[in-house]
Amino acid sequence: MTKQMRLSVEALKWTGAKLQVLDQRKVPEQIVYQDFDSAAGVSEAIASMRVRGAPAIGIAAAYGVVLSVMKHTGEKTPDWRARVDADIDMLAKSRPTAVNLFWALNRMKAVLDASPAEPLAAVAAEAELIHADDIAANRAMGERGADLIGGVKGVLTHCNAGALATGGYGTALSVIRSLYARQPVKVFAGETRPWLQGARLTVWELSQDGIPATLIADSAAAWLMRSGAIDWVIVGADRIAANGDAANKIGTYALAVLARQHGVKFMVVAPNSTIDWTIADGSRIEIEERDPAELLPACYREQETLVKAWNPVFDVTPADLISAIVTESGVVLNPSAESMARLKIA
Ligand SMILES: CSC[C@H]1O[C@H](OP(=O)(O)O)[C@H](O)[C@@H]1O
Repeated sequence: MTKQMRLSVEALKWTGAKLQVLDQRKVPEQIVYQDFDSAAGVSEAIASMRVRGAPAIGIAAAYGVVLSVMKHTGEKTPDWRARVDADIDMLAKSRPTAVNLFWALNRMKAVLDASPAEPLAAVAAEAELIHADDIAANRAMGERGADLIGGVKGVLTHCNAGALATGGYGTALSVIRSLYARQPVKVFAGETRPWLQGARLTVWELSQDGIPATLIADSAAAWLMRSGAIDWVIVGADRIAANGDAANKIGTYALAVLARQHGVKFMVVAPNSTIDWTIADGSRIEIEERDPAELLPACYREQETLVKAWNPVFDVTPADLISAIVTESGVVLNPSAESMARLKIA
């Protein structure tokens, strides 16, 4: 029987009138929640990566729509729906890769299109449902993933696909939580340059649950695999195409190539809301490029220099390098368009 672990820190808290966002740019040195009471504020919180992680971005955007409806219906403007739609368009522009953002906004639009008598109550209920469903999905994925790989000796994860990237429990980290509750397992986490989600968020988040983790430099992954210390790489995803190609944090594709070379298996853990059935393969996934200043050392930022930086923050791992895709409704081994289609039916 696995014990359900409760994370002491959550990425998002909804008060009924405001969205409290843990500023993940400051974790772990500071645990600071900022209150947001407007769609514009939530959009900025997503764009600036105060809140990050595909499911968490979708949940935050859903609450951003609630704040928009609260404002515009509260002002009793006849064109409140047009103003809310403008806020939805703004939220949709906050980050391009995580499909959960668009999936959540479409669900909120569908509620409004149903012309509920009480639009604010209806969107608030939908946002809270999206949030609660995400946590339930993560718990289910954790158990499914742990069932699949029980008995492993070591795993490596990348970036942060934990409670801090979701409504709670995490995706990849939910599998690690469920696994650790059943058996000893050595957990390694890559630092994940340049934003350091692994070094700042994952190892800290796991330590809050009493789960030891060993941090490695991103460049040490191949040598770790060669040592034989790990059996699986376990990662999250931001957008999965219909054939199983998966977009995730930059560096994931390299880990998949290295894993294949070393006979290490590769697991992607993501809720159904991360699957984009409208695209046949990963070639259509927009890869966000962020400010080169996030990568460049200060000395190159503060003066004219020939030194530039290229800062794509996601890459796409082809399905044929993925051993298993774990969702709340099922596990797809050796993903392909045909095997993924079973998830659509489920
Ligand atoms: C559970 S999805 C987490 C996913 O999001 C991260 O990207 P970012 O920190 O830039 O939002 C990374 O790709 C994680 O795997």
